Amino acid sequence: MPVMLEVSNHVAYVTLNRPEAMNSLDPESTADLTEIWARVRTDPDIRVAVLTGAGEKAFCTGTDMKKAPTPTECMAATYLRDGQPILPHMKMWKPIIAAINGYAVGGGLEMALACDLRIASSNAKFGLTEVKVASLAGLNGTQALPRAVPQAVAMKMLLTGEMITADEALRYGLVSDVVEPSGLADLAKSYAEKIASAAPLSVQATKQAAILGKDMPLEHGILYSHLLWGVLRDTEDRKEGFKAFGERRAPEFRGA
Ligand SMILES: CC(C)(COP(=O)(O)OP(=O)(O)OC[C@H]1O[C@@H](n2cnc3c(N)ncnc32)[C@H](O)[C@@H]1OP(=O)(O)O)[C@@H](O)C(=O)NCCC(=O)NCCSC(=O)/C(=C/c1ccccc1)CC(=O)O
Repeated sequence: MPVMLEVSNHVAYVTLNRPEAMNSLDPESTADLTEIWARVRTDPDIRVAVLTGAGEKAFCTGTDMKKAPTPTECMAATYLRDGQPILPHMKMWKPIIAAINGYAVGGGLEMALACDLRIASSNAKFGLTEVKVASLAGLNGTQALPRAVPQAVAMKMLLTGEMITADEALRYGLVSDVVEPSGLADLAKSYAEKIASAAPLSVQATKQAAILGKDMPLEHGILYSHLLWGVLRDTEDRKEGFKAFGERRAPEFRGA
């Protein structure tokens, strides 16, 4: 399978599985990912996802340039039907954690930028190198990178195609944690399990408030987040959370 999915304890583990090609995205991988993200978004048993790459060298190096299919229709038809090929499928209120285990290049870094948490192994490298292959970081890279790291760093990366190291990524805030390669999967699992043990509607509302609020004037963001708080106030899970606290036991959340 070009992409593997395992679901355990409310966590979907999504692994790009073409290590021989640096987990680059061939048409089969893209089709698998489309199905997998649809499942993650709609399966009530899944509360959070972890995206990583198989092997120790690469998270994902973007489009498989050796297998990129020849277009069969004009760009207008594709664009107006699908928009971006992968990232819309990652748009959901359930959190996605990128566990970046090596090169995150081109579309690979762009997928990581679409995730909510980014953690990396110490051997990871990050780049939007599309200018070197006569393309453009068209999966949001030109928009997301300058919003994720300082403008001067983003422009250097975008215009020169130069990569940065895991330590630099940590310094610029592109990732939250850098660990030895052997510790990455465990760290991803521990963050995912913490998120999965929290109230699912609360987690999703919090992501929505943070993501949508970022592009609102502060006053609007505050009002919007208060409305979301009100939406959660009447949930069964909130009653259960408060009750369990009083009874000194772990809450049992149902997403209701
Ligand atoms: C990452 C590297 C610097 C690693 O170099 P290294 O020397 O360590 O390893 P290699 O020998 O180069 O790689 C091993 C093996 O993997 C194959 N490989 C690696 N990456 C790719 C790839 N992207 N496509 C196909 N094959 C790949 C490599 O050929 C080797 O195979 P072998 O010869 O052994 O059979 C280095 O690998 C590197 O620079 N890779 C390319 C990174 C890159 O340029 N990525 C950008 C691709 S373009 C893109 O992602 C786009 C996304 C997009 C935008 C908009 C809409 C949709 C998609 C743009 C686009 O598609 O136009």
